[in-house]
Amino acid sequence: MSGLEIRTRGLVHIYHAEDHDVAALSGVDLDVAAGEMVGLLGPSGSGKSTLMSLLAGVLRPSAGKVFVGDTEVSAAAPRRLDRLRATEIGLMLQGADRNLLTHATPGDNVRFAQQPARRAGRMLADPAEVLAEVGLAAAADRPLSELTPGGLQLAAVAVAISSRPGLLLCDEPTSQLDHEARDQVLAALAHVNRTHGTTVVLVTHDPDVARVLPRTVTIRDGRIGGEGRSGEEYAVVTADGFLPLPGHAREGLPPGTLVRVHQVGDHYEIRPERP
Ligand SMILES: Nc1ncnc2c1ncn2[C@@H]1O[C@H](COP(=O)(O)OP(=O)(O)OP(=O)(O)O)[C@@H](O)[C@H]1O
Repeated sequence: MSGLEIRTRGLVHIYHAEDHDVAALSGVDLDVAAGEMVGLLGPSGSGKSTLMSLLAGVLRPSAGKVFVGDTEVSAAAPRRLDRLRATEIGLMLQGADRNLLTHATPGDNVRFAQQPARRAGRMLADPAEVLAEVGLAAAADRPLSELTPGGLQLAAVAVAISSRPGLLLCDEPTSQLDHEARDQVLAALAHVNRTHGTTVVLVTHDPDVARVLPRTVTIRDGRIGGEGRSGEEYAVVTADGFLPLPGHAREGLPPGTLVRVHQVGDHYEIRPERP
């Protein structure tokens, strides 16, 4: 399967906690083209994991729509979602052990992960081949307890790509790894992206990881706060015409500041009205 595109429109998610509600996402419009590799950045609690869960169909949004390929994930019936996650969307949760059967070998983990896709009639690569793709061929039959933290994370990548999904979602795949292991995991994800055209979205807090990604999207307070392209930072106009100010402009333009927006030739100027 080649890559799947993502489209979200007006995505809102509210958690209903016991005594209060939390608005985790407040209107996210995100487009990711098939075959892109995108990093999701943002401070803790900004809504990154919530967005990943909505993309994977693990959560249903309070409002708005999520499309993955031709499927409206936000409206899909539970059986369709099960099938999507078995065959088309690979989800890697934060923490390698949450993705692995700890008493099975990497080979058995991949075999087990492939079962739902096989039952759905998919022709799949041999587990040894999947492990070789992430550089773990030699560890196929070793107990997981013998693997390094980086090796475990690579095994989790192998499990997530075991049915050759068109979309791979990874929540902090490189956190708590040393630089060498981090680079290996990143290289494995980039390899999958490049070789199979798999669309990859990964959450990261690591500026070194963000720097090497072709595109980053920063989530701030449940909204898209900006984008990075090859290290260059941009603000993004939302579908309803709002423009979140980048961090450096927020200091000089505090809430409530009146600004004039002037067109000057082919660009725009924002001029604050000084009292
Ligand atoms: N199950 C839940 N019930 C109530 N509130 C929640 C729940 N899960 C997340 N939240 C809240 O929603 C907001 C967004 O959380 P989310 O985990 O999506 O952020 P994040 O950017 O992934 O954070 P981190 O980088 O720390 O993982 C936070 O205010 C969080 O406290």
